[in-house]
Amino acid sequence: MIRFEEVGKRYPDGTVAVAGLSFEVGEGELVTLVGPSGCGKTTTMMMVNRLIEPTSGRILVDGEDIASVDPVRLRRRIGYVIQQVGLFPHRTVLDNTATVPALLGWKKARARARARELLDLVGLDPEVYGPRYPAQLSGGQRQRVGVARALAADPPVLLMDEPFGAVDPVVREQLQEEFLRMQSAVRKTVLLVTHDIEEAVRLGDRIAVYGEGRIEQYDTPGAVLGTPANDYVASFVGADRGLKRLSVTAIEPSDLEQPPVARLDESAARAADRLREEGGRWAVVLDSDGDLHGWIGIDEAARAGEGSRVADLAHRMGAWLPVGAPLKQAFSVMLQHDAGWVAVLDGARFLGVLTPVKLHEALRRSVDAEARGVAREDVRFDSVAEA
Ligand SMILES: Nc1ncnc2c1ncn2[C@@H]1O[C@H](COP(=O)(O)OP(=O)(O)OP(=O)(O)O)[C@@H](O)[C@H]1O
Repeated sequence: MIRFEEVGKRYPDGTVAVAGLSFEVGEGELVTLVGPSGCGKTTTMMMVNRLIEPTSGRILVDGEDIASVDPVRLRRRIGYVIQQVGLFPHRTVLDNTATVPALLGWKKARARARARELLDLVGLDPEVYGPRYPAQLSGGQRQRVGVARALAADPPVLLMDEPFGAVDPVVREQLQEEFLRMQSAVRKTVLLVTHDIEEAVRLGDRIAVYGEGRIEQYDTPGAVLGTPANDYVASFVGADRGLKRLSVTAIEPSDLEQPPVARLDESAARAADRLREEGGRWAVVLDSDGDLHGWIGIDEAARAGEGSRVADLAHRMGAWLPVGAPLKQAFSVMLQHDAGWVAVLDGARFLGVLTPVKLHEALRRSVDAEARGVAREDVRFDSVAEA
């Protein structure tokens, strides 16, 4: 969708902001550009909507060399969100949001209806916030309006320059979450600039890690954290990259162990005999549909009278996770409940349990080492001694 071919930018004073950039952003993909101040991220992004012209190479959007596209026409296809949101102070939030459709000549009623829809999408009630002026909003709300305005004309491409930079960390996290939810619905092709590695790995399908004026690594968050391409990337992503990787690695069914299982309608004593033979001390209790009900201790089941059923003794499960949840959440649940395992469900259906050993294996899987031709034993993990 967006393709950089050997793109370079030298400013008139001789500063080389970027050189030899070649990478591609797929349709519907969210790519974060991350790196220290002055490394060329903003220059890269502003070349896409031709606010800055490259001095070498070319950029294609949807297969078309943008050098030959009228900049105004190009920008209609590209939403742009910046940190200093740049809302018009004397216009209402609704009119600010409707700016681009109005410029495109939409009828007023249609533009406003669209603006209302977009405000709703970014979590602002249009009845409440639409009539307000930008000064009557919090920083986080202004950022949301900035995103709504950029999306109003439904452009396939979105450029975002530190869009959540001007708000405090709590609001920032909230905006990131909302944005991810929205992106999973609208699936824009997004280039997002940030200097914050946490934000980059949290939001990006892929990350471009910038050194000075060039990309040092372009890969998925898991791969950048798991197999940094060089020492520069390793130090940029930080010594705690192992921990960060917990946040970007999802639980997969193949990560799970199958524990002993008891059925709700079984006799407790009979279940205890069977489970003892399997060598367990506890079992997961499922109903007849295979849905999770809870758990049962085997000694407790053995002590129960003849007439007792598993259903009479089963404990409710304190916590479980949906498959696809990040490993970090699993780890957090294990710590919080002082548990050696956590149940994983697909909807209500029980899939298995994640244990610390399996969690560790899943982290190794996440670096996808074999696919990259890296021997598993060569994947560097941050050890306690290194940290
Ligand atoms: N108009 C200009 N003339 C000369 N040099 C410029 C100009 N604009 C940017 N630069 C230089 O180009 C380099 C890249 O700047 P750019 O704004 O792309 O970096 P960045 O990674 O976005 O930085 P930041 O995170 O601080 O915004 C910097 O050294 C900057 O000083």
